[in-house]
Amino acid sequence: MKHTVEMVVLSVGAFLALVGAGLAQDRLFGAHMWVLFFALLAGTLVLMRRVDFRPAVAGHPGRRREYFDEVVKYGVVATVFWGVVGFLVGVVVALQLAFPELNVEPWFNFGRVRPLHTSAVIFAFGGNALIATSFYVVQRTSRARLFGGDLGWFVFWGYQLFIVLAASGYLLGITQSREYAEPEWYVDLWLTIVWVAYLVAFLGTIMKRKEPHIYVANWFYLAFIVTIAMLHVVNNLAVPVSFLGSKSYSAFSGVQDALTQWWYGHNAVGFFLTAGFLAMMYYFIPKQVNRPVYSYRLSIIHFWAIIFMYIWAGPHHLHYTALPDWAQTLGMVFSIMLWMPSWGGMINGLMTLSGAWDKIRTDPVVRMMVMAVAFYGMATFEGPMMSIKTVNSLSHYTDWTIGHVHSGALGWNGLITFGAIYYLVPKLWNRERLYSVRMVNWHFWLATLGIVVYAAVMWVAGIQQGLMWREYDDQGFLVYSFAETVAAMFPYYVMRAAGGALFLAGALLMAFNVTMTILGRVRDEEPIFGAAPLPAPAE
Ligand code: HEM
Ligand code: HEM
Ligand SMILES: [Cu+2]
Repeated sequence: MKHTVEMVVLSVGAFLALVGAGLAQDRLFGAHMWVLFFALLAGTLVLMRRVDFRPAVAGHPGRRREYFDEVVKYGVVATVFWGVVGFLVGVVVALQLAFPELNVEPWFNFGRVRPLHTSAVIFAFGGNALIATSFYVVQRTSRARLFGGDLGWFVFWGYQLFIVLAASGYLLGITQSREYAEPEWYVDLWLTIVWVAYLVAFLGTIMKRKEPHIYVANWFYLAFIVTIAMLHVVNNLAVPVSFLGSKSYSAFSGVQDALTQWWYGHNAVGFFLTAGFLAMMYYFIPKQVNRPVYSYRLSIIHFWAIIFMYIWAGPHHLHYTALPDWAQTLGMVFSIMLWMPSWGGMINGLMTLSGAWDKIRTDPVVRMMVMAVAFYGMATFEGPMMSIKTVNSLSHYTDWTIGHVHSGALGWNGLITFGAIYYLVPKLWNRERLYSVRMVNWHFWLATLGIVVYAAVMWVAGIQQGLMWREYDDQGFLVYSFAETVAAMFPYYVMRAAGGALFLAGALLMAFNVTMTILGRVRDEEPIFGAAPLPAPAE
């Protein structure tokens, strides 16, 4: 049998999960072990029936087989799938804030669904996009097959299992209450194993490269993988109450705990949502516009500057807290300095279009990528501004922060990923072109409009909120009760949900377009405006 070892490992795992469920020290751990048991059982059954999910290699056999692309295909499909799920849950939490009746107790209350949203979009959508594109890019730019053979499959499936355990845990009510690191100790341990395998596969490929040079995209991917490993391990240092229970206690306490959390949280932005996605920018923009990177020197300089500065900026999340004042100021100073290397990246991305600016008009995929870089520039201008203590005293705790998050997340991470997906799908499945280019154009406008609505509404909401909280009357009393400031947000929350729905609609269109392309269909359509061939001259 083909998958004997895998089957044995999975079924032993399923058995252990069952034992865990039986001996569980608390109800939640028991429930979670049942989830794990059924997930592993399903995996075993699939293998037993020997349904080979790996699609046959199509096209030019000799050349294509050099690279391990099946796992990249799975990653692309997973990215689209989790993207739609994560955006949908985003719209749900947005509606829950506007209409509290939508909080379905206990499993679907806001407190549980919100981390479901943040993990689904960052780790499931973003993480799958990063793993898939890094596997694709490192093989091409190293001219070597992915290191470790089936290790790539372990990374992919192991990561999906992490996502399922994290998501089901939140809904059950298991959390260690660290933002963006909510899963409990045993899920963290599992992710550590998967992440080390990821590092080995990636680094191994670089080591056996046939290309002497290490392309800059790989620098960014490697910084992302290594730094996330470090952040994840330190931030999650904890002592479990029982090895058969879900609860653990953090190794840190008090303000140290807060600082560790925001050292992690901020650098998750810096290395997951920034470095990793810059790697995507550095490969896919030059590819899509067919131009070399604008300045290789700039890419190296801003790489080291970003790496060095991001790691110190975490305290800007803890302004006016018990954190020592000097540490807050340090965080602020490094944040302001970060503006420059961030814009270095933006300039490098945009200027790669030199000599090909017309492609913004004629190629909606390029337009998407350029808009992504523009939003990156916007979010990395807004961030340093918000890190200034006087600005933060107004913006902190308000929806302004949420607007900042989503102009980065939707605008930068979302659009650059969509661009990479539109580039990859025809290549991976050997199709001449996408099913529909006009739908990409629609996706672009729906997504852009959605982001603009989301961000603009949150600016107005956030500033109003901040101003209402600090409004005193001439007697020195607060003018508004907190409940009044909550009620004032209602129209904004409805509009934000509408913006999110537009963004989601665009993603659904992408899912359809990608599916049809994979199925080998080509839509009979007029070229998009501007790309139309010039009328033939009269003879
Ligand atoms: C349809 C699109 C989306 C909608 C409607 C949406 C909606 C929301 C809502 C309502 C919240 C909670 C805000 C609050 O607690 O006041 C939130 C939080 C968050 N979302 Fe989204 N979201 C969307 C897409 C995304 C994407 C694509 C990402 C990342 C790649 C993302 C990352 C986050 C993060 C990091 C937070 C937590 C922010 C914080 O704690 O400051 N979201 N989102
Ligand atoms: C130079 C770059 C950046 C700087 C200096 C920066 C700075 C900041 C500051 C000052 C806050 C508000 C902290 C608070 O008041 O609580 C913040 C929040 C946040 N930013 Fe940025 N930002 C930058 C870029 C980005 C980008 C590109 C993204 C997304 C892709 C992003 C995602 C976030 C998230 C998720 C939060 C909310 C964290 C939370 O409270 O849960 N940032 N950032
Ligand atoms: Cu930060």
